[in-house]
Amino acid sequence: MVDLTQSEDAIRRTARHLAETVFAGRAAEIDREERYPWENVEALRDAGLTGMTIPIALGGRGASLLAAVAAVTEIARHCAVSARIVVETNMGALGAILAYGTDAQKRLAADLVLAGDKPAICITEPGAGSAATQMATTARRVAGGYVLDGAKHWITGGGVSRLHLIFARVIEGGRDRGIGAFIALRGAEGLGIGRREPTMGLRGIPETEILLDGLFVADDMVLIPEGDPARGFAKLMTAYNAQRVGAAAVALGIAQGAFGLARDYLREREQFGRPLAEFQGLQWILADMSVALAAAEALVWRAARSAPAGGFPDMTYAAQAKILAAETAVKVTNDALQLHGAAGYSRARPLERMVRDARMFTIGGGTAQVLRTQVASAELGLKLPQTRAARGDAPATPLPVSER
Ligand SMILES: CC(C)(COP(=O)(O)OP(=O)(O)OC[C@H]1O[C@@H](n2cnc3c(N)ncnc32)[C@H](O)[C@@H]1OP(=O)(O)O)[C@@H](O)C(=O)NCCC(=O)NCCSC(=O)CCS(=O)O
Ligand SMILES: Cc1cc2nc3c(=O)[nH]c(=O)nc-3n(C[C@H](O)[C@H](O)[C@H](O)COP(=O)(O)OP(=O)(O)OC[C@H]3O[C@@H](n4cnc5c(N)ncnc54)[C@H](O)[C@@H]3O)c2cc1C
Repeated sequence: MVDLTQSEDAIRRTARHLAETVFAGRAAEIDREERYPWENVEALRDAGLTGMTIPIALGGRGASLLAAVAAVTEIARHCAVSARIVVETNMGALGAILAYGTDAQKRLAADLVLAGDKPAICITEPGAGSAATQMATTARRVAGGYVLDGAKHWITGGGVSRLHLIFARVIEGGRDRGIGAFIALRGAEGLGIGRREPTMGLRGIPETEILLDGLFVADDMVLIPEGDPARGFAKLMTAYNAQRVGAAAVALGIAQGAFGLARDYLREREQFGRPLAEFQGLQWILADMSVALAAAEALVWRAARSAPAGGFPDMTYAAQAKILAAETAVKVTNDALQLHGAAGYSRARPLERMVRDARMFTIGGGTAQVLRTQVASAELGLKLPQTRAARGDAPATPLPVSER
C-alpha cells in the first residue's frame, strides 16, 4: 500500500466505507437497469468525493490526484460506474478548465460539479477515434464567439451531463488554426443528444452521440490554452493525462475486487473433499493475479504521484499505468470468473459484470496500442507520426487475391 498523507488516507477510507456499505449493494441493479445512479452521485457529493480536486477557494477540498485515485480504486472494487463518476468529477474536462480557464469558467465548472454534475469530455468522432487530431468538428469564428458544427460519439454522460467540453478545429479567416475546446451546457440550442450506444459493460452511464448543429459558443466560454490553437491540443491532452490515470485506477479497482472474491471462493468452495485453495494449479493462478495486480498498482501510484499540486501527471507514466492496469483488469477478472466455475458465469454474482466492465479500459481514453506508440516515442526520443502524409509513405497496395 502506498504512503498517503493523513488527509489522503481519510479520503480513501471514506470512499472504502461508502463503497462497501452502500454502492456494493446497488451495483447489480444499476447494471441491470442501465440507469445513471443519481442516488450514488448524491452520496458521493455528500461525502465530498465529487469535486475533491477543486481548489478550496472554489469550494472544493484541494485534494491531490493521488487522493482522488485512491478513492476511485476503492469505489471501483464494488461499483465501476460510480468510480468513473468520481474520475470525471475530479479529472478530465474539469481539470482542463481549472488549469486553463478564466475565473468565470472555473467558477462555473466548480459550481456545477459541486452541485452533482459529471462533466462530459467530447473528443471522439466517428471518423476520428485514435486519430483524434483528425477531428472534423469545426468552430468557425463569428462576431462574439464561435459556431460549432460536427458530431461526436461515445461521449460518456451524454444526456445526463450538463457541462460539455467540446474539442473542435478552430477556423479563423477561412483557415484551420489548430484545436481548441469550447464549453457548452446541455439544453443549448444546437447541442443535440443523439443515439445511445448499447454497451457491453459500465451500463449505468450512457455513451451517446453529441450532435453539434450551429452551436454558438460566446468568447467567454472558449478554452484555448494560452490563446493559441496551434498548441491547444497538446495542452488539453496534458490535462487529459490525469483522466488516463483515473481510468487506470478504475481498472485496477475492478481487478482488485475480482481478486478478493476469487481468493475467498478458493477458501470456501470444496471439491474432491478439499477446499479449492489446496490445489496447486489454482494457487498458481491466484499468485499470478496477485503479482500482476501489485505491478499495476505500482504504476498507477507512480503516475498519480508524478502530478505536482494542481498540475498533471507525466504523460508516459500515465500511458504506462493505463496500459498495464487495463490489460491486468481484463486478465484478472477473467481468471477470477474461471476460479468460480459456473458460479462465476452466473449473473447472480458480480464476476460476469466485472469482466464486462473491465473490458472498456484497453479502448476508451486512448487504446492500449496507441498508448504503446506514445510510450515507444518517449523511450526512443522519436516522433512517431501515424499518418502516411507525415511519414512520407506511399499507400500500401494489397496484391490481388489471385497473386497472394
Ligand atoms: C495524440 C494522438 C491523437 C495522435 O495524434 P497525432 O499523431 O496527430 O499527434 P501527436 O503529434 O502525437 O500529438 C500532437 C501534439 O500533442 C501532444 N500530445 C499528444 N498526446 C499528449 C498527451 N497525452 N499529453 C501531452 N501532450 C500530448 C504531442 O506531444 C504533440 O505535441 P508536440 O507537437 O510534439 O509539441 C493519439 O496518440 C492519441 O492520443 N489518441 C487517443 C485519443 C484519446 O485519448 N481520446 C480520448 C477521448 S476521451 C475518452 O475516451 C474518455 C474515456 S474515459 O472514461 O476516461
Ligand atoms: C466506454 C467508452 C467510453 C468512452 N468515453 C469517451 C468520452 O467520454 N469522450 C470521448 O471523446 N471519447 C470517448 N470514448 C471513445 C474512445 O476514446 C475511443 O473509442 C478510442 O480513442 C479509440 O477510438 P476508436 O474506438 O474509434 O478506435 P479506432 O481508432 O478505430 O481503433 C481501432 C483499432 O485499431 C487500433 N489502432 C488505431 N490506430 C492505430 C495505430 N496508429 N497503431 C496501432 N493500432 C492502431 C486501435 O488500438 C484499435 O484496436 C469512449 C469509448 C468507450 C469504449
